[in-house]
Amino acid sequence: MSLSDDSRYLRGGPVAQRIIAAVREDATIAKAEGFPPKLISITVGDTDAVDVYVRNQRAKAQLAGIDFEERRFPATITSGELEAAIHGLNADPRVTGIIIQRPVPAHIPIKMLQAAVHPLKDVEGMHPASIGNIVYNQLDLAPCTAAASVELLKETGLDLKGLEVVIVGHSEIVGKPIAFLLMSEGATVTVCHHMTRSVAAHARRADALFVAVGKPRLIKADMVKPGAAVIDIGINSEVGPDGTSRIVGDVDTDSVKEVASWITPVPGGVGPLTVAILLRNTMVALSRQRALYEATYGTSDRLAAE
Ligand SMILES: Nc1nc2c(c(=O)[nH]1)N[C@@H](CN(C=O)c1ccc(C(=O)N[C@@H](CCC(=O)O)C(=O)O)cc1)CN2
Repeated sequence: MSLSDDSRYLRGGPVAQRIIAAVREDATIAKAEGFPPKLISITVGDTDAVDVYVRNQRAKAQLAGIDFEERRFPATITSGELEAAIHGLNADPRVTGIIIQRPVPAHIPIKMLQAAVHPLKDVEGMHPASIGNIVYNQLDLAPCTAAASVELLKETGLDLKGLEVVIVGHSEIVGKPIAFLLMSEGATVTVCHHMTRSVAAHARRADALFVAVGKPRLIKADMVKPGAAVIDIGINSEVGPDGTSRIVGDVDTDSVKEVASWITPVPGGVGPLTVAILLRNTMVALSRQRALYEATYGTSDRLAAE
């Protein structure tokens, strides 16, 4: 059976297409009113998975009518130089949003970089003040990968209230925000990490299992409850026996799909939706900036004002 025929597969593409179409409509109106959306990507050093992510961001931004610009910095850059570059982008009225691609080199404190992005341009919701909003159930601008993962779970139609959810991986950009997003929906959430005694014992209890640890095929069929929804957030580059490289997730999809009722493929699952949500977040950031403009100048139509 092909991937598109098998209803067990939760594919991100169709949901992403719907979001991108809506973003395109908003972007067209915003441009006509003098507020063309523009997203800046900051990459530090070289990472293959980040290159894939940025390539898709550029392609989908173009489809959505959002101007996209990549700023690449060498791995040897200092955190002070990066902070200065971010402050320059904060001050540029043509820039709507800034995304800092992860990972960054070990000598750069990522929290300091995220804090340098002005909260109004923080399209990932990763400024310490923005991420705090999730705790208060303000969810309109959540970290993209986390929001994409939760949206795919919602595609199953499962009632999230009281659902037993297990998240394997507690990163600040994926695992932790997923936990808060799902708690706000009424799910019962367990988060496993590198000190968890038996990940398998927790995973086997889950109605919905999220995995984001960066370990190819970590989750096998015997770690999954029959009928569960499995959301695979891993993006791992693997070289096959024929020498070509391909992307695989953190879940052993071939075996797990025989047990689970739903599973996200990799590629084609969370990834495409992550990109679409980044573009949607860019429009959320733009509308907040326009609200400030309106409060200051008495109109939200910049072209009419000039
Ligand atoms: N600032 C951030 N950095 C990173 C995030 C994030 O949410 N914010 N998450 C990951 C991103 N990532 C892996 O490194 C990643 C995300 C999405 C995709 C993607 O578009 N995948 C598609 C297409 C695959 C392909 O073209 O072959 C898919 O899965 O179908 C790739 C990578 C880490 N960094």
